[in-house]
Amino acid sequence: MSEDYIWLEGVPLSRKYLTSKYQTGEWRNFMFKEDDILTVSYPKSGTHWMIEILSLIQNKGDPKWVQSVPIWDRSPWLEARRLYEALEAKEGPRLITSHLPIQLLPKSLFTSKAKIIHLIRDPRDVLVSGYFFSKICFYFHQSASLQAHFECFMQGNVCYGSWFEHTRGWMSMKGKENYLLLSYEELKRDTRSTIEKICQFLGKNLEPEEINSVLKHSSFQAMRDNKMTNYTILDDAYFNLNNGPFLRKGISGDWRNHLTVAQAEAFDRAFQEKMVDLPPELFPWE
Ligand SMILES: Nc1ncnc2c1ncn2[C@@H]1O[C@H](COP(=O)(O)O)[C@@H](OP(=O)(O)O)[C@H]1O
Ligand SMILES: CCc1ccc(OS(=O)(=O)O)cc1
Repeated sequence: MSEDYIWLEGVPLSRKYLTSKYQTGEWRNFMFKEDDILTVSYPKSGTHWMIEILSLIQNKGDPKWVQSVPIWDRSPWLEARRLYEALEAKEGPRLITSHLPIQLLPKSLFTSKAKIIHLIRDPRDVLVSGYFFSKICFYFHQSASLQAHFECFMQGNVCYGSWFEHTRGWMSMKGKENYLLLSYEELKRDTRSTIEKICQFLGKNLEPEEINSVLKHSSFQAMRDNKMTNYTILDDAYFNLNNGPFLRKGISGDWRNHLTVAQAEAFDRAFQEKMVDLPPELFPWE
């Protein structure tokens, strides 16, 4: 695993994926602008779903943009090779994505009025989704078994580090008016209301039929079929899609099909211990 990652301030990041700006320290000078919309999430929390929704909201439900421009160019990852540079050159309003923990974000974010959407997901589903993702993505270390991945995840020895620390870190923004905390689970349960909540946060007024179109074009099936979103247009250097599709199942609670009783119990104990001081209503899963 060690050769796959660069450790930055104690956080393992993909050597192949990380822009050199994060090695030279230049990232500290990145300037956020007040009309930026930043999606922050731990990998496999539904990031691409959020980007698709934001891309559609920005275009009042018109699917032309999501059907013609790759997702990574619509909302580039701040920490990614080539995409960081593309972001610097981009005109506003910019959609920006990052899986980085809060301490690795440039200071300008915290003095700007950029809007931050923090998407969380049941970490047991994140863990399972990440295990299958590591089989298709060459940028993530592939564990030999789900048990091996489970152990790495619990110790934070996975790409982007500990879910617990990542989540706590970003949640420290709670209460700031430019920060919105959302969960994959609420998006799944009531997609329309959650999209309306996002529109309200962004100050976007969409007509009911425009919301219908956002819903239609950001559905799991529509995203799976959209070659600008499903990564089929990338060459084999990034993904081995013979091992599974980029958009895998798109459901809540799949961990129940994969984790053993012992793993689930160990997970519960760790969650209690590490997140005990945070209000349980922040985590809307059972
Ligand atoms: N429109 C959609 N509806 C529901 N789930 C979606 C979705 N688009 C992506 N996902 C799910 O979000 C997860 C990927 O997250 P990310 O974008 O952060 O990498 C995958 O979960 P699964 O592996 O559980 O299916 C993927 O299937
Ligand atoms: C461009 C290749 C790539 C690599 C890793 C990704 O991870 S994640 O899905 O955002 O977690 C995405 C794209």
